[in-house]
Amino acid sequence: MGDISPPSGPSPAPPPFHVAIIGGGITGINLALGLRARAVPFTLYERAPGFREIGAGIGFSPNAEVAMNLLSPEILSAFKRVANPNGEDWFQFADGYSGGDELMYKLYVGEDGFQGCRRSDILEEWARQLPEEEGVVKFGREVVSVVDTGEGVELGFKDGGKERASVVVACDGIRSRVRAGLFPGSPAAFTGKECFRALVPMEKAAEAIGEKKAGTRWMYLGRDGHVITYPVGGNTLLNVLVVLSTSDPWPDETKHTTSGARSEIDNTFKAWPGGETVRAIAGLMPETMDKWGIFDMKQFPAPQYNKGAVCLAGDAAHATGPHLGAGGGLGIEDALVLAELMEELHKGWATDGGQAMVERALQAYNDVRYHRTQRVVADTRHACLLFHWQDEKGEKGEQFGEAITPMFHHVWEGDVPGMVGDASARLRKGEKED
Ligand SMILES: Cc1cc2nc3c(=O)[nH]c(=O)nc-3n(C[C@H](O)[C@H](O)[C@H](O)COP(=O)(O)OP(=O)(O)OC[C@H]3O[C@@H](n4cnc5c(N)ncnc54)[C@H](O)[C@@H]3O)c2cc1C
Repeated sequence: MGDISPPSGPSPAPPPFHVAIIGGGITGINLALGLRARAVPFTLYERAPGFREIGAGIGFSPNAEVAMNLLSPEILSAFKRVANPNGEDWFQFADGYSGGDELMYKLYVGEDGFQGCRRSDILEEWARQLPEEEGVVKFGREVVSVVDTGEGVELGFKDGGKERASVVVACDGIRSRVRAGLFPGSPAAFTGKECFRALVPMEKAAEAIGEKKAGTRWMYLGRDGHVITYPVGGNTLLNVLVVLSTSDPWPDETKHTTSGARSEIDNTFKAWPGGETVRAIAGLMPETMDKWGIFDMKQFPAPQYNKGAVCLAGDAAHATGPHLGAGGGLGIEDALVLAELMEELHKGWATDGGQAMVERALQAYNDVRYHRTQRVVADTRHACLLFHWQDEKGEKGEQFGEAITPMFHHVWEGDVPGMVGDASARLRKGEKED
């Protein structure tokens, strides 16, 4: 990797079997909890001084809940403790553009499905399950080099330190340094969409758009923009995400946020003839706020998620836009498959071929994850074209429903336990998908 250089000086002796996780976002922390539940030795290295998430909401889809439960029932119960029930078990899509907020389509999310929460709440719940005294999480440790020696992997840190592991899982996010080293031709690229996020006090939201709309999951569609809202924080807050299309290039590809203003949202929504509701929602947002560029890996996908004893997981592997609400859940699925494979490696470490088995395990991981996740990246891009009426089906209720339903269902109905069984069978047989 460009900035990843060979280590110098003596390295500490390798432990028998040890997993290094780089990054403590949703993916890394779920993998850590899954390994802990399986008594697999690991260390999670996070460059920040603590676990942190931005002040915004996130929704987890049914497949993510299945994966959480299989990783460890405690992961799911933590989510359920902070998840906010939707007023209705339907995802409602309205025409926010023409007037009357006419319901264009509604999609059943399953009983108590696709609930949202505050990101900071769920991260705190999960972090509590990794007590500091166990010493398995090391904060302030930024990985700058990853060298696969064939007998393990050596990690180099910004502070000059070195560590060894049998396998490295890079959960270092959309701007993954490890990915840049393994596959330099696969950066995340700007999608021509930008977004604004806010958590609005529920009282104000209900006053502006009515309790019925504020109390459950809605999306308002229209020309070159959409708005998604759902309640979080025990119905005390409305999570608002406004996504706009732009023809301008992103100002700085090395940063995914820049300063933004509500006037940018107003400029789009003032052209919506019946846009009272979206204008009312925008009016609840601060006058200045961060603007996020939406980047993904559709244009330059990683050719695979594994190389030797190193693999990518979560956004590092398959960064996707937010439009199907799937990225975090896919990272949790990755974590589940890896936790199960790592448990098998750990159990058979002394007898089953040691380091050579690591490569087979990561190949099995790649082979069961690649196609599913790449399809979500592509579908997510298409979904936003529908939401912004840049695909003509987007403005026609029935056609919109026919187009969008299979995209969500592909995410929600993935056979998570089947995928785990498949990965395990591949490890045992050493099979490679064609
Ligand atoms: C607007 C928006 C809305 C979204 N809504 C949803 C949703 O509703 N549902 C959903 O499932 N997904 C959603 N997503 C996607 C989801 O947020 C991401 O897929 C998910 O947060 C990625 O988690 P991650 O752990 O893979 O990466 P990250 O959260 O980026 O974590 C990476 C971690 O690695 C650390 N790190 C990076 N480099 C190093 C290094 N060299 N050494 C040590 N540590 C390092 C970072 O500090 C960070 O903590 C949304 C995304 C956006 C942008």
